[in-house]
Amino acid sequence: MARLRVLALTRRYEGRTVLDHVSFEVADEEILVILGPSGSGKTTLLRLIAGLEPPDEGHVLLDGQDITEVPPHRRRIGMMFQEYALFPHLNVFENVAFGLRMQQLPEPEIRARVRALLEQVGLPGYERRDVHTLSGGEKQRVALARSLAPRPAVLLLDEPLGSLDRALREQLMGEIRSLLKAERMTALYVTHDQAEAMAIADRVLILHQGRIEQIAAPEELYRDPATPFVARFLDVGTLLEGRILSGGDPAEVETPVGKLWGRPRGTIHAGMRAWVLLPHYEGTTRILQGAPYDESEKPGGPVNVLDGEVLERRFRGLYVELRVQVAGGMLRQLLPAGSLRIHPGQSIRIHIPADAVRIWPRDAKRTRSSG
Ligand SMILES: Nc1ncnc2c1ncn2[C@@H]1O[C@H](COP(=O)(O)OP(=O)(O)OP(=O)(O)O)[C@@H](O)[C@H]1O
Repeated sequence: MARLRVLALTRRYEGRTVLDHVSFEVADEEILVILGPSGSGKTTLLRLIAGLEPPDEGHVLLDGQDITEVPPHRRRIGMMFQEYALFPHLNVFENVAFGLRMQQLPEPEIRARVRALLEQVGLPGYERRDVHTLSGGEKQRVALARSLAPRPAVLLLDEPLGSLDRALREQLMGEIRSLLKAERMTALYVTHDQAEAMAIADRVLILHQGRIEQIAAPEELYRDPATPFVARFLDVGTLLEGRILSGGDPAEVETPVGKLWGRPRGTIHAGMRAWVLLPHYEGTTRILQGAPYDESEKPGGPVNVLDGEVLERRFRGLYVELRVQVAGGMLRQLLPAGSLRIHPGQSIRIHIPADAVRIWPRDAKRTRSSG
């Protein structure tokens, strides 16, 4: 059952629409990550759901009940916002206990809950510490314990790791997900960091200019990006401009690197201008060094074959990035590090099954919402 439903939520500032009829649902115990570039409306969306500001249009429903007009403190929605710092004059115990005292729980219950939470966030025995003696990572752990303590129906987290360094963020990403799952929390988590989104989410909502581009599980976003924006934002492959030659499925499209076969997304017909996505991950694509193509491995549908020369090879840690000159353009290809010995100057052949190539009409209208 949907715990939280957002219906056509719209917000305008000075005549400018920053959230445009956004609709989606969050299932009970689901972690939905809202991912988007700076200014896409992520924080505004959370503020409307929290009730910190009213929408111009639309509704927020919690467990089927319309809470659009309910004041923030009566919404059963918890918040962990970057700017909501800990209370500096209270120690760790009192910070975590704050929401529990507001609920007027009996003292022994408060103590037990605070102790259990501090253990869960890896800070057992920190009760008496002053918050100004804590490191950045410890502060965020206390803030997380504090927001979970009153057991809100939904927890909203806005860039909770934004102020931490890379290594600490990596570590806390995994911990936050485990903790939210252990607490069986329904959560909305805002970030502009893709790695963080993928590590934490059950599903990811991609927001762009106040509209939903796609909502899907992390792997699905990479396997089947819904729009050219998603493909570009997640860096799924090379986007080319093209013109449709034949509009079936697979469709054929003329591009600067030659005629390509791909799967159309949206209605297309011959003569239309198009965006074409060539994925650049080995596994989806195949790079051959002179070896003949084994017909028995051919996947369903036609395969695009591109011959090129490796111009550049960059080691990126877990993978190697190649820049490949093909007739009419440049492609990027990513390979697992150590899988192939490829060096600049070498000729290679790239196989990309039509099944993995996406074609969008250039003038595609984005849908206003999806579930
Ligand atoms: N109170 C306000 N008055 C006018 N414009 C606002 C106000 N709050 C937000 N905006 C504008 O609305 C747009 C969306 O802002 P929002 O903070 O929701 O984006 P965001 O995706 O959270 O960005 P970031 O990742 O940079 O925090 C921005 O263009 C911002 O300038």
